[in-house]
Amino acid sequence: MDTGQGTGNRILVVGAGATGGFFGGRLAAAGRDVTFLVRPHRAATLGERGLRITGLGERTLIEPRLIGAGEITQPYDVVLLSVKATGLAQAIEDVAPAVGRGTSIVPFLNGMAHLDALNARFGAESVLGGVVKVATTVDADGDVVRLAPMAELTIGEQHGQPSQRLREVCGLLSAPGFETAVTADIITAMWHKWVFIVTVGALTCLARGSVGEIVGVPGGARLGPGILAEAAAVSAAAGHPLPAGELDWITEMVTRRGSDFTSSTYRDVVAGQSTEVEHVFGDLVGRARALSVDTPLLDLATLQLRVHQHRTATAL
Ligand SMILES: NC(=O)C1=CN([C@@H]2O[C@H](COP(=O)(O)OP(=O)(O)OC[C@H]3O[C@@H](n4cnc5c(N)ncnc54)[C@H](OP(=O)(O)O)[C@@H]3O)[C@@H](O)[C@H]2O)C=CC1
Ligand SMILES: CC(C)(CO)C(=O)C(=O)O
Repeated sequence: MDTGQGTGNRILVVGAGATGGFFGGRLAAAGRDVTFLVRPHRAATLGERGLRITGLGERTLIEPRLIGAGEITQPYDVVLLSVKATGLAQAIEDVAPAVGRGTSIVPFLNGMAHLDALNARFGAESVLGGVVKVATTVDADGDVVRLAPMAELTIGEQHGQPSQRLREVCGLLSAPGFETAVTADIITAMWHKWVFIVTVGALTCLARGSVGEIVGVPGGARLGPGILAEAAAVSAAAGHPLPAGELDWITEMVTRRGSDFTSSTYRDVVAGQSTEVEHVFGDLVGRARALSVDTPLLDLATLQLRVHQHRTATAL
């Protein structure tokens, strides 16, 4: 595998939504051999409008190469798995024909449990760990919209050892418009991203507002650090303590006065959409129980999101 285009460099992006559309679009724009595995209604939108990345002054248009489940005839070299946790089981079945002996799967999902599902289905040697730091969404027209400038992809071997294929995958996944990095401890990186996501998700969902709205009322500034302490305690008990600098950074994010920062979970709740409650919140509080860590605030947030999930499911 080298980093040019052609045989040995075929990338399949599963899902062309907020993250897959962004990173896959960037890679396609850089001339990489990118195909998007999409379902019929997304294929129709992309076929009509193309893949557009907007926001922060950007107007990128790509003519994406699309494929449907059932049309995959040979393995790809790298599979970027960018579905939400609620679509994971189906996506695993749909993408299976694309996974051969030399395929590396890079999951974009928040949380941890997807690694177990992917390892069980494809073997741990096929699955890299992945952390994406980006803030993107899909608007009513189907365009990928950037909400904040950060754009980073970090990958690593689950076993933590350096490898030639990790370097090659990193090269293949490097393109202008985002940073790509490798780490020797992707499991810890995934845990720490998880702590951040549940903290901002629980804060904004429990208090129903942006960070600035929450810290602007009496008592509001204590909630974020309280939630962070619980999530960080679970991560530490699982063997992944957060360094002081990372705790300080998250604390600053959840206590910044005037901040309009929210979370994708809160935006989904407000829009009446389903969330990744079990994968992102339920799994963490389940692990907290198993590790004998008390998480009353996270339990409450999880309960609230479960009620929302039940309501959206029964409203269908
Ligand atoms: N958005 C963000 O800023 C960030 C998201 N993440 C995480 O990344 C993961 C993906 O999130 P995000 O990209 O936002 O989600 P989106 O819902 O925007 O995109 C997921 C896409 O996957 C598609 N999909 C689902 N199942 C299949 C399937 N079987 N075959 C083909 N396509 C499928 C969906 O298509 P369809 O339209 O057909 O349903 C949808 O377009 C989540 O775990 C999220 O938590 C992490 C960091 C930042
Ligand atoms: C906070 C953010 C935008 C960062 O990745 C995110 O992924 C989320 O809110 O779920």
